[in-house]
Amino acid sequence: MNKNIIEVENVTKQFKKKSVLNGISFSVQSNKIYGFKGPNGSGKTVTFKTILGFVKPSSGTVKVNGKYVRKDVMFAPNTSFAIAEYGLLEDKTGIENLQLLDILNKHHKDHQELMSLLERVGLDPKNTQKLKEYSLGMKQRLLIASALLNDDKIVILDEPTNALDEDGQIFLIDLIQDLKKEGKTILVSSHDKEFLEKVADHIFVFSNGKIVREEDNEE
Ligand SMILES: Nc1ncnc2c1ncn2[C@@H]1O[C@H](COP(=O)(O)OP(=O)(O)OP(=O)(O)O)[C@@H](O)[C@H]1O
Repeated sequence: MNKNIIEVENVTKQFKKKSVLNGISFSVQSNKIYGFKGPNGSGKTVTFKTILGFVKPSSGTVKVNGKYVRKDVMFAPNTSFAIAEYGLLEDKTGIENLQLLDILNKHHKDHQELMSLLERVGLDPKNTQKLKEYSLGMKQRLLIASALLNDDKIVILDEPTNALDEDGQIFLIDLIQDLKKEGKTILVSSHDKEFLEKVADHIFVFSNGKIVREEDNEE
């Protein structure tokens, strides 16, 4: 039986006097893929940051894995994310970035596990290039790898299709579907309607800080 792993109720957010979330409510069942669609500035990223606990809602509540974020816990438990602005270190290689994150997360994975993670996202684990020499698509893949480091139950991917070519998109669809098979719950935003329709079980459509429509995509 699926149960709600995330519950967002009546969330609003104002930055200074500007309203960016205008009463967002939705729930997420475990082990499904949720797409977040909508134009630039419609509130998808702020919604993700609110779920994670990085942004405090002006009103409303967010519950993740049974805990109220910003009340019971500061940050969403058992939840990983790839959001470009919480980026990686430009003057380190791919493997060095993962090693650093692993140390910060106190997991201390062995070298082989980190190398396998790079392979999983289609990067050469032996590449000695620093991030500043990476293409945007390579950076995107590394960012996605960073979200898989902790093996958390919930994975939030903000615009992961950005900078990915066609092969990259196919890889991403396969990867997200594999994550679902591993029992994870995935929240993914994209401008790319076709991509979301291919990958998501359920789509939330954002406009002006509101969810204006939901699309059920399950067969
Ligand atoms: N820290 C902040 N301070 C002020 N305004 C902000 C802040 N963060 C986001 N906003 C504003 O909130 C609105 C929603 O932004 P958000 O990043 O959630 O959009 P989005 O739907 O993810 O769009 P995009 O596809 O461009 O990423 C925008 O108008 C943005 O300028």
